[in-house]
Amino acid sequence: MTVSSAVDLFDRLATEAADEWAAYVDHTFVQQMGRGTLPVASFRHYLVQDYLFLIHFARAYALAVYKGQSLDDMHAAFGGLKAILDVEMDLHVRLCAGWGLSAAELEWAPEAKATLAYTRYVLETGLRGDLLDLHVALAPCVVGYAEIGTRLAASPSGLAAGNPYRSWIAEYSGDTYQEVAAGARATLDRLAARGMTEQRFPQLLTTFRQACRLEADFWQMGLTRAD
Ligand SMILES: Cc1ncc(CO)c(N)n1
Repeated sequence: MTVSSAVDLFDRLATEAADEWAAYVDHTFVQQMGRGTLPVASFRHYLVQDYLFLIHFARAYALAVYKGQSLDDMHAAFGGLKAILDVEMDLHVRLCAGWGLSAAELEWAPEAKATLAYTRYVLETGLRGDLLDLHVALAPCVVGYAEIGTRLAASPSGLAAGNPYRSWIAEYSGDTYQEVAAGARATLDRLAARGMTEQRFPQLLTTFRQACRLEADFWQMGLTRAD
């Protein structure tokens, strides 16, 4: 039996992993960014690690280009790769420049364990599995940040002039990033519609859950400035 496309795959995964999803998108770090109360040292620690994270996520999208089974697959993955290298990393460079950190210093910063764990988990899942396994591992990242951006932008202090994190919130709630997230959802549906069997769902759910847990750990690493 192949999976019905009536419910999109992302929604099905996020519904089944509701606890892990909530712990990720509603983490204390996120709440404090929305209120503007997050200590700057925590944000800065997070942002440097996120730069390293994005370097490895770019590699994971490159792996998705390589694993493409059609030009459509390759274009979709290439869009994700370009969004990271050309758009998202620019935000990090700009924000960090405000604290006197150069792009070269970011690139060579020591990698925290939470960064290692998450990025290598995604890469390993993609190397071991097929394109659907890889896109499921990647999905919480982009779709989650789009949801976080939207929520925080709608919150009372999210985009307020006095919130030090408003440019971060503006970036992830903005049209460009929202389109990348919509693309990630569409990619999952396209791959699932290609004949994904129901038997695969538990394994995909495990991957999705794991990625959500690693996202929550990533926020926690920023909050506690863990290395
Ligand atoms: C840890 C993490 N997850 C998701 C995103 C969104 O791209 C990001 N920049 N960093």
